[in-house]
Amino acid sequence: MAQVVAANGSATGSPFCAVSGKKLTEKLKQTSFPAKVLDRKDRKQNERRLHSVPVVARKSVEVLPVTAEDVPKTGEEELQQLRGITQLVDASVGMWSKLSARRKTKIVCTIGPSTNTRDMIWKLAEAGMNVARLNMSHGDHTSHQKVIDLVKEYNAQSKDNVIAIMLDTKGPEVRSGDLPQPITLTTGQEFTFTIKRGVGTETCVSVNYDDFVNDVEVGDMLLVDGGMMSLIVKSKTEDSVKCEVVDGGELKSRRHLNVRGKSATLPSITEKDWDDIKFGVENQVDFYAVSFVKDAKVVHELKDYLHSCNADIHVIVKIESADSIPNLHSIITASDGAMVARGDLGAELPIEEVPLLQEEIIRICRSMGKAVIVATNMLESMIVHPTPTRAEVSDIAIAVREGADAVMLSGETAHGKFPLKAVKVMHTVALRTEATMMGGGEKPANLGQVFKNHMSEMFAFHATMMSNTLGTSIVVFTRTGFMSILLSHYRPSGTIFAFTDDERVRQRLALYQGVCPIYMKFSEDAEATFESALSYLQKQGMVKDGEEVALVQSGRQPIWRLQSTHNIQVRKV
Ligand SMILES: Nc1ncnc2c1ncn2[C@@H]1O[C@H](COP(=O)(O)OP(=O)(O)O)[C@@H](O)[C@H]1O
Ligand SMILES: C=C(OP(=O)(O)O)C(=O)O
Repeated sequence: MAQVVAANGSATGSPFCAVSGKKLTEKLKQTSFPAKVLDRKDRKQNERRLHSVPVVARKSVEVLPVTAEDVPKTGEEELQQLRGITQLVDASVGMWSKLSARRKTKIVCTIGPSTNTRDMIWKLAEAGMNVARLNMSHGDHTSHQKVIDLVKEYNAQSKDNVIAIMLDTKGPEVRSGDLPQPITLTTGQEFTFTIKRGVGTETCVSVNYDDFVNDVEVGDMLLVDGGMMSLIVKSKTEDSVKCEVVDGGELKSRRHLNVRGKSATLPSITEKDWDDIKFGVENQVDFYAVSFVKDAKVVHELKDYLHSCNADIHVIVKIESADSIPNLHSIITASDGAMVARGDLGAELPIEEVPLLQEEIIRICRSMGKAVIVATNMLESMIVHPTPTRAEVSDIAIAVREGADAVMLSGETAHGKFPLKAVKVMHTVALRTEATMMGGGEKPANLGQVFKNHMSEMFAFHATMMSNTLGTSIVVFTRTGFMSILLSHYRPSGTIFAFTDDERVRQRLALYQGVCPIYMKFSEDAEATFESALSYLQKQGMVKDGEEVALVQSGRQPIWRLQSTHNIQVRKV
């Protein structure tokens, strides 16, 4: 039987619909999370401003592309500004005292030479990294193992913060070979790509893919490094492709090669990928990001493999290949989420298609209740500069507004000069943007419709409506993560405090928009479990004395198995 119960202090209080009149008005005025960020004077005034001029800059939260860590000699004034932001937070303790914990949109950081030390992993985590990404196109198992161990060490010692691990497969990508030093390609010059190994001269370089010569045709446009350079194919031999440089530039080692409008005729999961996937299983990573997925078949193949080795790892498909576009629906249906991999996507397809596809992929994922990540070039200029371009700031804001679960940093954190600053900028821009998205932003038109025949989905939908109306956060108990992921997709305004008794579920939930995962042992007794959850939230300053929370007891695997009831309660702490 399903029921909606409201409790005031105890489980038997007045029904939530009784909250009306003056009390309801007060509740609606209460500061929900976005208002906490904005609230300096009168919340109502702020709200009015939000409706009339949504993009007015406010003093209370500023974009502060500054961290003391990236530049040791950061001026005292800048540090004061940073402290100012922290002071906006009330009496919370631990990670919750940091605004980074309250941001809803999550941040994925690619770990590389700039960040693969203990010190930097800790600093990234404290600055706001939610997911550590290992790109298997670079490094080896020894170097990736070291990073995995460090992230796990951080998770084990951090009681109130958790970082998920994402292993990104190399896939059938085509790259130029190693060069002793970068070479300059000049517009109009002749340049050759060869399938012979180990060539790296001023006029010819190896390609890592034997069928390259068969896949390209005279007249094809080759894009190097995501389009930084381009060359037109003039002629072919058995082992070489002769080109003329159209747009020149500096060619470094192991750069991406794409043929405009074409995907390589290679399987999406190569032998190397299978080897890396096994490495991921052994290390119990949380997510695979699978490169160059072209159809759903490969996702099923990977899922079957994971099932056969009893590995609970979620599969994020990278949408980056021209061939994937006609199959978007079936690919995303088969997966646990998608990444808009704009680098290769913008090389295989005309670049002007990228923002449209980004919007479409986010829309599809959100309507299906799947996670979605926007990736590549988000703060590209910060690889070498300490501040972002205004266009980059807008790009982050757009991804947040479109409803992405996460935004991703690649070279910025892997080999950039200012990895911590990049995370801070991403965090601040996301947080600032979220503050203007009252009610969690735009909802996909069919949300709440697709799932309406399922009890859990119904509860997620109504718990969201209820918590939005009352201005409360949501507390959910989950063994598999299912119910909190479901709630996340309804994008409630308040934080989703997801209590789980499984460390791996806690780690995985770090990717999902608005979810704050918390580990807790469950008691056999529902009431005792509720009490200890609320007491934890209170101790951490996550909820205040007298504040109300919406408490959800539902899901495919209810934690109190003897009870078949589903509950939404409103409780006063
Ligand atoms: N594990 C690693 N080891 C060495 N360098 C790395 C590593 N991960 C990333 N990088 C560097 O950071 C750059 C940007 O990362 P990313 O966007 O993930 O790679 P790419 O676009 O080359 O697939 C890479 O081109 C590479 O130079
Ligand atoms: C994320 C991407 O993939 P990778 O960094 O592995 O090339 C991309 O192409 O945008």
